[in-house]
Amino acid sequence: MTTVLEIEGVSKKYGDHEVLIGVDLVVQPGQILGLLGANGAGKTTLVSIAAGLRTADAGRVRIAGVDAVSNPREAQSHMGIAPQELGIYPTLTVADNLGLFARLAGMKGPAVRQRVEQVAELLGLTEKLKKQAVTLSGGQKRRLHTGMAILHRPDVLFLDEPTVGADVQSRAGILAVVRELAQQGSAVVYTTHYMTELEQLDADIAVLQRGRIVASGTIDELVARHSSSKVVLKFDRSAPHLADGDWTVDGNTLVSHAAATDLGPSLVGALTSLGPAAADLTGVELRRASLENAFVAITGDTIEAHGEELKDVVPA
Ligand SMILES: Nc1ncnc2c1ncn2[C@@H]1O[C@H](COP(=O)(O)OP(=O)(O)OP(=O)(O)O)[C@@H](O)[C@H]1O
Repeated sequence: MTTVLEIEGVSKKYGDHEVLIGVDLVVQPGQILGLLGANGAGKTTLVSIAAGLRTADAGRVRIAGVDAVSNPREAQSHMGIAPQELGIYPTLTVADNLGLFARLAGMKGPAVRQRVEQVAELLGLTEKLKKQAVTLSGGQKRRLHTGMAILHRPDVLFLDEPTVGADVQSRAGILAVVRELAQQGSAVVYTTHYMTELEQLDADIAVLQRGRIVASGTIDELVARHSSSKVVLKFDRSAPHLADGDWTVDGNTLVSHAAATDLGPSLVGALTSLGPAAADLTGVELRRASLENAFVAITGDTIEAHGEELKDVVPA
């Protein structure tokens, strides 16, 4: 399969702050890539560079085989972007906002109206086509903003936190549009803090941390590598040793790893073995393996490292 977005060795500094350090990413047609990272990890900077809105200090971006640095106009004709900040014209109608972007993308004649109506339908904005954009709710504006990026069915679509402030209906509309576009062959780069959205989109994942991609793969791969299901029992004193099952004692806590489907039986087994000692329990947790837990495990290493660094500077 041909690669439609290639990011190679992209680096970016703001002053002395190295935000991106030699980032490589490839995205194929039809692939949805979820870009995850904590606040300030550099997601927007990376997306903005890939979309030609900011310049990199080093590295290369190719969109549909076109070098985005030496040939930005042609590269941009193959992409659509919905940045984090809303970019709609408040005094124009919804139809005119969409029509303007369709024409900017090179569409002409009756095809413009047809596509405007189609996108409005997809995003549940048909009733609003004749209304000024300023009169829309926050979620409807977010839908319109997304619609403006997808009108020309770009080969590569960048969506930077597209569902922030969107209600359930708006969110579902945006996810449906992303899925439809990917099914038709567009490559989508999707940044979000909502991991359930990435699960719903069955996205592939890249985790950005401290300027580097620190983990990537399918959701199943990341979950299998970095997250496990477990039962955690907390006591108000040292945890007892259990004769049955594979339990690990860690201070006041007992932990047992189990398949996600076995968490319930594992807990029941533990409570039976504990007998009267169950009265000393202060907490019971069933942690299911998930993308969210995998993300915490991947990025949590660094939180500990920060802790160690901090210890060095705290006076004794
Ligand atoms: N124009 C700029 N000038 C200076 N520093 C900037 C600029 N833009 C971003 N930064 C800094 O670069 C880092 C990465 O910012 P960026 O917006 O790319 O992160 P992000 O992962 O998108 O964050 P969020 O999840 O909060 O949207 C942050 O520390 C931010 O403060």
